[in-house]
Formats: sequence, C-alpha cells, structure tokens
Amino acid sequence: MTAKGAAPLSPWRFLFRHVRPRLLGHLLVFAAVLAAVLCSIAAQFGLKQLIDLIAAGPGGPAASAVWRAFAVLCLLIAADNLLWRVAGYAATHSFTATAGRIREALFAHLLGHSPSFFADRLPGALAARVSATAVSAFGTGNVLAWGVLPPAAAAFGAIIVTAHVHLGLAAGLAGCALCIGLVLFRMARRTTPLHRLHAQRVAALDGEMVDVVGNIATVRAFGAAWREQGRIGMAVEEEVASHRRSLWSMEWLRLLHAGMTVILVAATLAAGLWLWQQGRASVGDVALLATLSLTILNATRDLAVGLVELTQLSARLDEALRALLVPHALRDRPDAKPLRPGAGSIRLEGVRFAYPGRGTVLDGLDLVVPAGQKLGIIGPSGCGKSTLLALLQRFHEPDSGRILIDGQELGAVTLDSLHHALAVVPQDTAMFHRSVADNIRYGRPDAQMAEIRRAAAMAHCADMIADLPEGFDTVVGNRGVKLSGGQRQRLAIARALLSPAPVLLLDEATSALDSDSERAVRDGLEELIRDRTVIAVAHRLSTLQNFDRIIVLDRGRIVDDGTPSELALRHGPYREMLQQQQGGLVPDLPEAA
Ligand SMILES: Nc1ncnc2c1ncn2[C@@H]1O[C@H](COP(=O)(O)OP(=O)(O)OP(=O)(O)O)[C@@H](O)[C@H]1O
Repeated sequence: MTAKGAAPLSPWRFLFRHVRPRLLGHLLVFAAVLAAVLCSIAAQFGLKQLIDLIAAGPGGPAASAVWRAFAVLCLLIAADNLLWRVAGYAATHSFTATAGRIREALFAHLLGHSPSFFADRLPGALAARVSATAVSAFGTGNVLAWGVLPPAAAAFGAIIVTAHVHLGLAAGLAGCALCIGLVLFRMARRTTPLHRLHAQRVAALDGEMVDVVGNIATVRAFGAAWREQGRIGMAVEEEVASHRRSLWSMEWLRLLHAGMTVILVAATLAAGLWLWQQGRASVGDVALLATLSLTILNATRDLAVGLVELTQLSARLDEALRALLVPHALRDRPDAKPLRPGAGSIRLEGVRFAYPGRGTVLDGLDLVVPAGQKLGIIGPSGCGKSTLLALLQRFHEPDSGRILIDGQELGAVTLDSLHHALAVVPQDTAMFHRSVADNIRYGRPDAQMAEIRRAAAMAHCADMIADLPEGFDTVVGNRGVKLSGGQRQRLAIARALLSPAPVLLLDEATSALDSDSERAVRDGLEELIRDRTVIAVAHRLSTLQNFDRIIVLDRGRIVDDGTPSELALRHGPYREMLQQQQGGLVPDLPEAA
C-alpha cells in the first residue's frame, strides 16, 4: 500500500509493489510466452529449411535429412503450443492472486480514511474504483503477457531470422518497426487524458446510481423516479460521449498503423522477389520472407493495439489510484502507543473545532468528566453535540486544545486502542446486510450465542427477534431496512451491551423509540450505562432523568451545567425544554427577588 501520507503512486510503481510477492509466478508467465514465440519463429525457419530440402527434388539430399527437418519442425510446433499452456496456467494463479491482493489492499486503505473523507464522496463510486483498479491490474497483466510481449518478441525474432536471409533488409525492417512503435507509442500517450476522463465518468455514474438506489424510498415518496432517470440519463450521455472519444482515439491509431504496415510488408516482399531474381535468395528464402513479413505485419498491429490498451488501462488505474490512495487525514502518530486501560475519565481542554470552510462549531470547550459519571448533553439542533462525540472518537482533530482519556491525549494513542475503549450507539443506527446475531455480535466478535441472547433480552429486543421469520438468523436487509427505526436502535443498544468498553457514547440512542418502547428499553439502558463513563446526547430529557449531570451546549459553548434536579430548578434552556416536554408537570419557580 502507499506509505501513509505519501503522494499517490504512479500506476506502474503501484503494480510492481503488488506483483513483487508473486514475482516468480509472473516471470514464469513472461518467460514461457517469450519461449513460445521464439519456438514459433524458429518453426518458420524450420519450414524454410524443409522447403529448401524438398525444392532440391527427390534425388537431392538424403531422405533422412528431410525427415530430420520434419521432426525438428514438429518438435518446435509442439513446444510452441505447450509453452502457451504453461504460461496460461501460471497466469491463472499469479494474475488472479495479484488482483485479489490489490482489491484487499485498497479496501484496507479505504477503511483507514476518516468519516470526513466519506462525507465528500459517493460510496458507490469508491467501491467501483476499487473494482476498477483490480480489474485494470488484471487486464494490464493480461495485455502485457498476451498482447504486448508476443508481438514484440515475434517482431524481434522475425527481424533476426530475416537477417539470416539479408542483413540490410533486416536492418531496414528493424528501423521501420522501431519508428512505427515509437510514433504509435507517443500518439497513444497523448490519448491518456481521454481514457482517464472516461474512467472518471464511469466511476461518477456508478456512484450516482448507487446513491439513487440507496435512497429509493425517498425517490418513491416524492414520485421522482422519472427525475432520477433523467439525471442518470444525462450522466450516461456524458459517459457514452467520453467512451466514444476514448475509442475513436484508438481507431485513429489503428488506421495509421494499418497504412504503415501495408507499405512495410509490400516493400519486404518486393525486396525478397528482387533478391530471388538476382539469384541471391532461394525459394525457401522467399517463402520465409513472405511469412516473416506477415508475422511482422501482425506483430506490429497487435503491438499497437496492445500498447494502446495498456495506455487505456494505465489511465484507468491512474484515475482510480488518485481517487483512492489519498493519504489518510487521521492516522496513528509514529510514536502512538496503545491506550492504557483505565476507568474512563475524560477531559477536554480549550477544544476549538470548525469543519473545513465552515464556521466555528466548538469554541474553546473545557469539560471534565470523572470516571463513571453519566453526563447528558442537550442543546439546540446544530449546536455541535454530535461533533463533540465525533471528536471524542477522533474522527476529526481539534483545531486547538486537547482531549484526554484517562490522562492520555487522543492523538498520542493508537486509533484501534482508542476505539476499543469506546462503545457507541450512534444516531444513525444503520445495520449491516447480515443476520441479526451478526449485527449484535459486531460489539464483540468472539461473543457466544448465549451472550448475544442475553444482550438482546437486556435491550428488550428478544420478543421482536423471536417474531422475525428466522429469529437471530434473519438477515436485516440493506442498512437494516427490514427493521423499524426503533428495532434498529434496540439492536444497536444490544450491540453496545456486548462491548466491554469503559466509555459509552450515546447519540440520541432512544430518539426512534415511542414512549412505551423507550420505557421498555430504559431497563436495558440502565444495564448498559452501569459501571461505565457515559456521554449521552439526547433531545428527549426523560432519557437523562437518572443521569449525574447535564450540560447545555449553545453555539459551541457550555451555557449551563448541573444535575438534572438543579437545572430543573433554575431558569434556563433545560427548564424550558422540560416544560415543553412535560407541560404542566414542571412546578413553577418562585419569582426572582
Ligand atoms: N461533516 C460535516 N461537514 C461540515 N459541516 C458539518 C458536518 N457535520 C456537521 N456539520 C455542521 O456542524 C454543525 C454542528 O453539527 P452537529 O451534527 O454536531 O450538531 P448537533 O448539535 O448534533 O445537531 P442535531 O441535534 O440536529 O443532531 C452544524 O452546523 C452542521 O451543519
């Protein structure tokens, strides 16, 4: 993979890095192809020898010489065919393994990105690019092995054999082939931006389609299928236009090449006939020149096609790598150490944060949460509550100030160890397209089924799971679409219950529950928060009624701080929210003197 933080790799260096672990397998492919092509050229020479022996007539050379030449020719043809199969077998192993390795490595790199990377990009386009890179890498190996090396070797071998007939003719052919190759290669390179543009359009189109399919309920709800079709239609038109331009550039190159090779072959044949007229070439030599010039014709044509394909693949790889191998914005510092497990105290010192290009969200926040404290955060929408939870998970880095868990600064510990210390019930409790049991087990992969059942019971989802067609084995659908929002939240609570993390972050963990379900889940939550440090964002104050402390955030600052009963007894945002949510149940305060 890229050195984290380094500039994106060139496609060729990237490929070589992933080929290296299977270098022998790849070399075997290329060596077998090379040997097969040389056998095929040698077979043409063997045929010339046989023709010359036969042309001398039955009374000429000994019959044994003819049969010997015949046997050599047969051996060369057999070796040629066998070597292709050896190359094919080696390629099936090496090329597929390398493509798989690349897919895995890119996916691993993708998972290392911070959430802000994904916020700016379409997931479908990213997945499409991972696949496009693996497919392009596989294609590059194939084109090199079957499309570039054989014609290059064939042209080279044919020129060497031609030298046996006439040195000057061979030198002329070599010069012409080199010129053709160089001209075509330079022209092919100039078409790179066209292929890259096409790759970008394909990825963007894939991303758009996945985005629409992922939001199909909204599309239907607004009767917007035709509108989306129109949008995709326009994107398809752009993709088709860029594809056409990319293919056209190849066709022009092929046309140019066709003209050059026809002239080249005609000239070689004419030279052969002239040499024969002068008595300086045998019948076999003329036959050899005919087949060799055809070999060169086919070889330079195949080479041109192969080189252009290679240019296309390299452009596609380049485009995908530029999009994927963006250095990770958040990564472990070189001196990062695993978080030393503690009781889970949290401290924020002068934390200031703004999203890029946006106004300040947290404005010099100071906060100390002793281990085991249950802290609720409330405040108006957009005041920075979820952002605070995101900073605690180190999804973003504060612009200034520091955050410490158990006395250790977040930036100084490894991300993995930090995330093991945190259990999270997020606002958006999307599930994986896996079974209910697997979704709960995500909190602790080694959890036994009995523990999963217990967690489900504590989160009050056992009955709901029992009602599902296959119980714990029911697959919950894309992002958990087959469950209600409340059911998903209960599963998310069960998942967090399994995690042994000392710090629990709850982001509106009960927002999707109706009052009855919330009451039912509250027992589960009580269990969940026991013996842990808890920071919970909630709009519904009933969730926080048993908490030790509540802070009120407004415009990135703490504007009130106290126990729920203290806050209920003084004028302020908490009391206002309480009055809104509980109406007449909140007693009036005595008028201030
Ligand atoms: N990824 C992001 N990029 C840019 N701005 C963001 C991003 N996420 C949130 N914001 C902005 O930061 C501000 C704080 O958002 P945040 O989600 O923390 O608010 P909140 O208090 O949790 O709101 P709510 O109660 O509605 O969930 C908002 O103005 C929001 O538009």
